[in-house]
Formats: sequence, C-alpha cells, structure tokens
Amino acid sequence: MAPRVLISDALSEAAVAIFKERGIEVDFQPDLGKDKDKLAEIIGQFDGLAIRSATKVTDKILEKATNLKVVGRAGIGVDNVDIPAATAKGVIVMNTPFGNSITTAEHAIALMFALARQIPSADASTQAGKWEKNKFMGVEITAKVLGIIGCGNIGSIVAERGVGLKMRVIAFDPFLTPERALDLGVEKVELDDLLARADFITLHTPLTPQTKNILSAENLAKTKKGVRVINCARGGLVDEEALRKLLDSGHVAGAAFDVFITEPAKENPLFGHPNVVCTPHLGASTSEAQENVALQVAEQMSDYLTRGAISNAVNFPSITAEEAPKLKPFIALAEKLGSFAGQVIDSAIKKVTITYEGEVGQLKIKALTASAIAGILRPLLADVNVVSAPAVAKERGIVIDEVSRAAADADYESLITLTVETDKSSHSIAGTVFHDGKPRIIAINDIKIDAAVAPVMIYVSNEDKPGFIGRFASLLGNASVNIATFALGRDREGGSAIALVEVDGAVPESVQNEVKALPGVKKVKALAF
Ligand SMILES: NC(=O)c1ccc[n+]([C@@H]2O[C@H](COP(=O)([O-])OP(=O)(O)OC[C@H]3O[C@@H](n4cnc5c(N)ncnc54)[C@H](O)[C@@H]3O)[C@@H](O)[C@H]2O)c1
Ligand SMILES: O=C(O)[C@H](O)COP(=O)(O)O
Repeated sequence: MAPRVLISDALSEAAVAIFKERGIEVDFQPDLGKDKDKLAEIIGQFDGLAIRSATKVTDKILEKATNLKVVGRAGIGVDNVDIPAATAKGVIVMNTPFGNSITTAEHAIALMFALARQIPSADASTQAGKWEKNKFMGVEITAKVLGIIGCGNIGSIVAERGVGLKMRVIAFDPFLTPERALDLGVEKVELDDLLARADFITLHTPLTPQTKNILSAENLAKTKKGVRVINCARGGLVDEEALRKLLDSGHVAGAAFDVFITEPAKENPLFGHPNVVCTPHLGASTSEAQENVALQVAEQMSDYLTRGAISNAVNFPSITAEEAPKLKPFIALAEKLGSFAGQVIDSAIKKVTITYEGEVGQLKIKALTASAIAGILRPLLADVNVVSAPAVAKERGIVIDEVSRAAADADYESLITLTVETDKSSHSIAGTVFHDGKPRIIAINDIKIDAAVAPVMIYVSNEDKPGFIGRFASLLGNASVNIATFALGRDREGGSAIALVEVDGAVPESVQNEVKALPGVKKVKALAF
C-alpha cells in the first residue's frame, strides 16, 4: 500500500506534486492544523505529516498518530513539535534548515526601514488624505549601530545586509568565533555592550531556556535611549509588557515584531502604539522561500517513506537499517557526552576531538561524531540536527578531529572521549556503554567517576577539602532538591574534585548560586539530558 501523507498547513502546492511523483498519497488540508481535535481524529491514518508553524504536534496528537513515521517541518523552527515525544514514539522529525533564511533576513531589514521612516503610519495617514509631512520625521540607517543578537544563518545574512547598508554591525552570540565575525565584518561584543551601543537591535536566536526573555525588563533598561527593536525570530525572546512601558516613556523609539508570545496574536501589549509595526509571522512568507521549503520537505519525507533514507532529521542520525541496532546505544552516548560539554562550556569553541577506542572504533563513527557535535551545539542552536551539525561546526570554524584506536582502556570494551577546546579553556569527558545498553560517564577532565546519565543532574567541580559533600548535600536538602544518585571523583587527595548528582526535578538558579558560594567550589552547572 502506498504511504499516506497529510499536509496540515499552508505549504506550497509544489509539495503535493513531489509527493505524487514519488508514489505517495497526499491529503492537502491547509487549515487543518489549526483544529487540534480534527487533527487528532484523522492523524492515525497517515505515515507522514507535513507542517509549518500553525500545526502543533503535541504529545496528545502523537499518541493518536499510530502509523506516523515522519513529521516534516517546511521551515526552520521545530518548537511546535514535541521532539522528545516524537522520538519516544520513533517518529523522525525533519526540518529544512536553510530554505527560508534569506527571506527572513530580508523581512528583518524591511522592518528596520519601516521603523526608521515610520512607513506603515505614514502610509495610513497619506491614504486617509491627511498629508502630514511634518509628523513623520525619520532617522537615517547609514552609520547607525545595528546590534544582532544571534548571528547564525539568518543573523549572518542580516549582518551582511547591514554592512552593505553602511551600518556599524555588532553581534552578541557566544557561538560566534572571532574569525567568523571578521569574515562577516561584524564586531563580536558582549550583550551589555550591545545593549548600550545599538541604535537598532534585531533578534535571531531560537527560543531556548537561555534565550527566553533575553530582552528582559532589566536588559531593555540597559539600552540606549532612542533604540529600535526588531523581533523576527520567536515570541518570548522579549518581555513585551516591559517593552511597551519603555515605548510609552519614549526611551524606546520603535519596535517591529513579526512573532509574539501568543500566536495567533489577536491582542498584545505592543498593539496600538504609534511607533510599533507588526506583521503576522510573515518572516518566511515569500513565494521563493515557500517553494524552497516545500520542495525540500517533500523530497526528504518521500526519501524516508519510500527508501528509508534520513536527512535533516532533528532527532535521529542518517544511518541504514542494518547499522541501526549496533550504533544506537553509542549514538545516545556520543550525544549525551556532547550535550554535557555543550552545557558546561561558555565561550566560542575552537576544536573538538573525539577519540573512539576499542570496539566502537569499528562502527560508523561519522554518525557518532555527528551525534556528539549535535549534542554540543544543541544547547545554543536549538534546531541543529545530526546531519547539519558537522557543517554548522565547519562553517563556524570549529575544527573536528576524529581519532580511532583498536584497543580501549583495559576496563572497557569501548570508550568514547570528547575533548572540547574553547577560546579560554579545554574540557574533556569520557563515557562507555554497559551491557544494559545505557550510557555511563566514566571521566570528566581526566578525573575518574562512574555515573549513569539522568534527565536532570548537577555538575560541580571543587577543591577536595573536608566538609564540602556534607554542606552541598544539606544545601540541596534544605532547598527540597531530592538527590537520586551521587557520583564523586578526584584527581588526588586535596586536589581537584568533581560531583555529578542526579536529582528529581529542576534545580532553581538560586540554589545553583548558593552551591557556587560554598567554599572551594569552582563551577556549578545544572544539566538537562
Ligand atoms: N519569523 C519567521 O518567520 C522566522 C523564519 C525563519 C526562522 N525564524 C527563527 O529565527 C531563529 C534563527 O534561525 P537561524 O536559522 O538563524 O538559526 P541558527 O541556529 O542558524 O542561529 C541561531 C543563532 O543564535 C545563537 N544563539 C543561541 N543562543 C544564544 C544566546 N543565548 N545568546 C545569543 N545568541 C545565541 C546561536 O549561536 C546561533 O548562531 C529561529 O528561532 C527560527 O525559528 C523565524
Ligand atoms: O521557523 C520558521 O521557519 C519560521 O518561523 C517560519 O514559520 P512559518 O512556516 O509558519 O511561516
């Protein structure tokens, strides 16, 4: 029987044609995604679901998706898909990482001009017959400081356009290497510096726990008087209420928003202010971008459904059916080691070395390396996938080195060691897979430890001094953070020590700060796997 695909969002018709050419049955219902009950009712009939941002692929929808094998996102952001739930169900989630980047960057630039010259209000006034020539005094873009928060695919294109417009472009992005910044002609700065200097601030990060509210009331208050703010990335990056207050007080001269905390945005704190320009999530809406993403997603989904080939998957590497069972536990290990490193480092990565020792060295290590790199990058690049991760790393000037050795440490049949060198320091983490198929962390920065990987953990490095463990454990207990497992290691008596603690539930920032303040503590990091 031919595979069946449901298109539940307004994709270009180009996708329908590709599916049919590839022998796939298509049901094209462009508005269905907005009706979650109807979607839940029929999703069980389909092998593939092609979407944009209006369809929310929740765990409830996935529960009903008894035949679903692949979700294809014609676009970049997959924050409308419950990825862990999809992965748990074995549903591949694919996106099209570059297809709409130029178009979205152009929309940000268009919004910057709209703000600088108040084009929407001037248009409304002129067409109302008012001819208010003196009311709409604009500002020049030339020589102004453009502050880019998030200089990835879209941010880089905005940077290039900004440089072309003779702006002074500065960027805050922890993952931006100095070499890449130089290539783009942008000055890499810290966030506070950007806030203080930018005449226009444009956001181009994914929405992650780290970027949520990045323009908080506190940070907005640090901006230069007369700043204009553009958000074409994701609702939730900016505190909309705080921004409205600063627009009302005249501190912020204008704001242009394409994305909102609640979408569709029927009402919003920014609405109604004369210096606010809004569009209804139109960043990717050009015929060129929509054709690109529709063709690409239909090709990728067809390849998977008819030939089992996986590309641009957010939650699975590209591997064949025969390789899968052997690789799977090591893929999980490589991803977790990478995720640990990605969560612990806080400056630009220069080099990643992955050493495979013993039996694991005989497997397809490219897929393992891709998983490790995706794990490292994912805390910062939410939508990176195992296919794009090596290319993204290369583009950012990160050197990837793979070393394979036949013999492992005598204690282990297989060993993977990940070493990440950044601008400022070097971190290493090693792990193995036990007979239960589960990943174990066996060393951090050459200090031996033995810890299973748990959903929520706290990593602490400290001086090996008496009394620390007791103080640390009581602090967690007093904060009602329950310890599930506790792994310790040290290099020598009185030297450096580490703790990797599995806890039940989240660790509030205030508790991490209290741990940080304990005598001898060097680093504290709450980790999510
Ligand atoms: N409005 C729209 O219609 C539209 C269209 C396309 C994409 N988008 C959104 O734009 C965003 C960016 O897309 P992209 O393709 O450029 O992604 P990308 O992954 O290429 O780039 C994101 C950049 O953000 C940086 N970053 C991550 N965390 C950061 C932090 N805490 N502080 C500063 N920088 C940080 C990363 O290092 C990376 O360089 C995504 O959220 C995407 O969904 C919106
Ligand atoms: O992440 C994306 O690709 C954009 O937000 C585009 O969303 P859309 O496909 O719903 O326009």
